Amino acid sequence: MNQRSNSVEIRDLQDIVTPFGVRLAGIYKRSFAYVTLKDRLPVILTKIIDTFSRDKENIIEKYGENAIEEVKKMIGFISKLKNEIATNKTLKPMRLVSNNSNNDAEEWNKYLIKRTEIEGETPLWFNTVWLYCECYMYRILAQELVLMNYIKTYDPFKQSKQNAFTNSLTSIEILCSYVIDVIYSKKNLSIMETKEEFMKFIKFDLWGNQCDLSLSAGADVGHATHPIQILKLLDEDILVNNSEFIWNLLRKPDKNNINIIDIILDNAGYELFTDFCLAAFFIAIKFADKIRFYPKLYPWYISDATINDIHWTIEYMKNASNECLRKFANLIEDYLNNNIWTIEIEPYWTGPYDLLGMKEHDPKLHAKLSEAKLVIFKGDLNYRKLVDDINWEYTTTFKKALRGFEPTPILAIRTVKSDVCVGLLPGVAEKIFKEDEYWMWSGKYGLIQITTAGSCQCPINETC
Ligand SMILES: O=P(O)(O)OC[C@@]1(O)O[C@H](CO)[C@@H](O)[C@@H]1O
Ligand SMILES: [Mn+2]
Repeated sequence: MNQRSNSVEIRDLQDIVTPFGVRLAGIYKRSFAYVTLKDRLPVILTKIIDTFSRDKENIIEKYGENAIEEVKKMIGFISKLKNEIATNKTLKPMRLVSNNSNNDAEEWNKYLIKRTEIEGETPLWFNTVWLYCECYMYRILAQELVLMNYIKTYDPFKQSKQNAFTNSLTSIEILCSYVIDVIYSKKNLSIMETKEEFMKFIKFDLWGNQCDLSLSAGADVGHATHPIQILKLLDEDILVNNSEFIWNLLRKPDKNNINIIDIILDNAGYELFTDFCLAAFFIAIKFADKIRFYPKLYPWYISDATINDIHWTIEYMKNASNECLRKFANLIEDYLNNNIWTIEIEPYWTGPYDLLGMKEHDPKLHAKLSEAKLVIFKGDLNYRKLVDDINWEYTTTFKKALRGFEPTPILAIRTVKSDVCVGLLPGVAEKIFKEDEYWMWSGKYGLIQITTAGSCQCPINETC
């Protein structure tokens, strides 16, 4: 039964209301989902149109004269998409590549049919699950590009991601010099000193996640504070810190002695650099013999790192004027050349399913993650996929919110940028809401949350 109210149809809340809680959707006017669909995605789409228009000459230079027609087609497509969101139209099937080479787009069309069955009608932007339609927007944009003849490899977010790195260069150089010193430190760190450094590297990685172009709706971002000095000040903004559990887990050699740590990446730019720092530290203190990095297959949420972004970052560091950056780049290249670090291309992260669906929809990837001693999921979008965008009770344990997805211990390193958060001590969320009604949308607060911590809910400022 549909009731019309303020142009957003309230329909049967199939699959929005779950036994565990309500999934985020644009029908909730006080939610970040509503703000995102109503205001933020239109701004992001407008910025992509502006990028295509501004980049026209470079595109013609790189892809040839014929590319201009395809730029016009993309601008037309994006304008239409913007209007469909604004007027709460239905989501459409994606056009497929004729030789059907990219069958992951077909997965999205199958999923649209499944959602239509669940919801009783074709999903509407504001009525369907926010996680689904927001990912759908980035995937159908990628699909339209893939279907072009000339500009199929164009990344409309490339310049923003590169700016996110160069805008953070001062912080990156400070952090790099610190990392090089620790990794090559002449002093042999005692076990306690190593543990102290470990806690710091996890926090560097956490706060790297605040640099996020999706959150800024495409406005340039950069890390402007002193990454080491700022650390202590930020401790009070860490709502869950299971670093002690992570330390105890990683200190033990893996059951099968494979010693792999998987990092499911989030943003390029400063965040990717902090991922490199954490991964290099894990190798230096022998917490892992191998680190597998999982970037996105397509340009995603503006900031999210693709393999091209990884290579660009390393290349930039190799040619930097700063000696530390060059030294670190050589170390990274050495890791990659010796397969100590690998870059894993998996379509799952740009597919339609949340993480619980992996065992069914990509059993090979699930088995691969099971090999690792730890899988680290970076950022807010990955967190939303871990907990299925359900606004659980804030005191729900992280393990319960994963509903059985745990191929191996799972660690979320995430700053809070959407209306889902679990594993908090009673009263913590309510206390912060009193200070800042929109605290869940800002990225100000962070979580270092591991499934092996079980129901441990350490108070702010302490690790448990
Ligand atoms: O995954 P990330 O980069 O930490 O954050 C992604 C994000 O900026 O995009 C979505 C809102 O558009 C939210 O999940 C979050 O605010
Ligand atoms: Mn991101």
